[in-house]
Amino acid sequence: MKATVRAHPNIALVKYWGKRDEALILPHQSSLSLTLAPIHVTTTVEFGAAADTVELHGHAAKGSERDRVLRLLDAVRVQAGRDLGPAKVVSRGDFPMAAGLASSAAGFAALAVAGCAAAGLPEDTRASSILARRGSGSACRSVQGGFCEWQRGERADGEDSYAIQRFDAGHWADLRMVVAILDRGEKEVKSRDGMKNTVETSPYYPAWVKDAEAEVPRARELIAKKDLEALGELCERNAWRMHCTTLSADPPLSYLSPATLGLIQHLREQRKKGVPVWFTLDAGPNPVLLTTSAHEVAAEALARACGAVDVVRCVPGGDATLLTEHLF
Ligand SMILES: Nc1ncnc2c1ncn2[C@@H]1O[C@H](COP(=O)(O)OP(=O)(O)OP(=O)(O)O)[C@@H](O)[C@H]1O
Ligand SMILES: C[C@@](O)(CCOP(=O)(O)OP(=O)(O)O)CC(=O)O
Repeated sequence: MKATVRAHPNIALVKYWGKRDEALILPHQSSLSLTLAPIHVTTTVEFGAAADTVELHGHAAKGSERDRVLRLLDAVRVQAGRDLGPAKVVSRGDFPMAAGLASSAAGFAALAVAGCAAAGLPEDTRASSILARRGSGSACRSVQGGFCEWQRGERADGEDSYAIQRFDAGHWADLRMVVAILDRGEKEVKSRDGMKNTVETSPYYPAWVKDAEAEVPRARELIAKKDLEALGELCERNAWRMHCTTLSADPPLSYLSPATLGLIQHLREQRKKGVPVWFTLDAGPNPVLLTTSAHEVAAEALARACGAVDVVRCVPGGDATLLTEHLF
């Protein structure tokens, strides 16, 4: 009745941006990501506790934060088909939470896998990915490591909307993602709200959906060939196009800061000088640089020269895994 799981966050190379069903968290388009190690979240779930309690990163979760976690565990209870009693959840991450490093992706993936294990359900990556998706869309891509594709699916009940691993972490072991933290502050508009506004008001949104869907198989091919230059170009193009949809929403929304643009400009200059480095950018000001092990030091220096207050160097990460040591 108790299980502990470690999961890594992931960074989307082809982004998920916009839901066709908000309750079930079903996306308009497929997306593709890389799991990031060594940073991770560890979560312990125990059923049969005295009362439902949720502690996230050292604080008792309240309100919608608590509800999101308990709702996911309710779905586990339904799958288990028996009364598991109240749940105690404790979760901790080893990286800055408000830095746009997708703490929610690692958190809900760890919660889904730990919840299933604590309930005695058999290991099932597809079922765990669907559960994680219902906590936070991008979390469905953190159940497995390496390069994962979240297939949008067609069904209204979301049973065909989950992530599958295309390549494991060992496929491209010298790929590096360098997270440049330019601003540690909480963003004003959460991804969830930003994407809703975009879907509802951007005239460019239908073009985004069509384009992103077509980029997924192209990205897959480039990853298969380990063609960093072409993949880097694809990632930048996809990030710009996602940000175009927010800029064209009503009211317009910009996640970019002057420092973000400064870094991108500098990165282009470095590339002209022969440094193989590209960027991607989620819904926040902190770019993630894509390079190889031979150039990660140069990528970190580039980030620091552009005002990064922190830099996190990442390698391709593995699957969410069960641990034998618990957090409580
Ligand atoms: N370890 C965790 N376990 C469960 N839920 C978590 C955990 N960490 C964060 N969360 C939930 O995720 C929310 C933050 O998610 P949110 O999507 O806003 O930010 P993010 O993941 O850091 O960045 P992004 O917006 O790019 O996804 C928190 O308010 C909390 O509800
Ligand atoms: C820009 C993104 O990081 C958006 C992630 O959004 P979330 O998965 O955090 O949103 P919800 O499903 O509403 O919880 C792109 C991506 O990770 O694909």
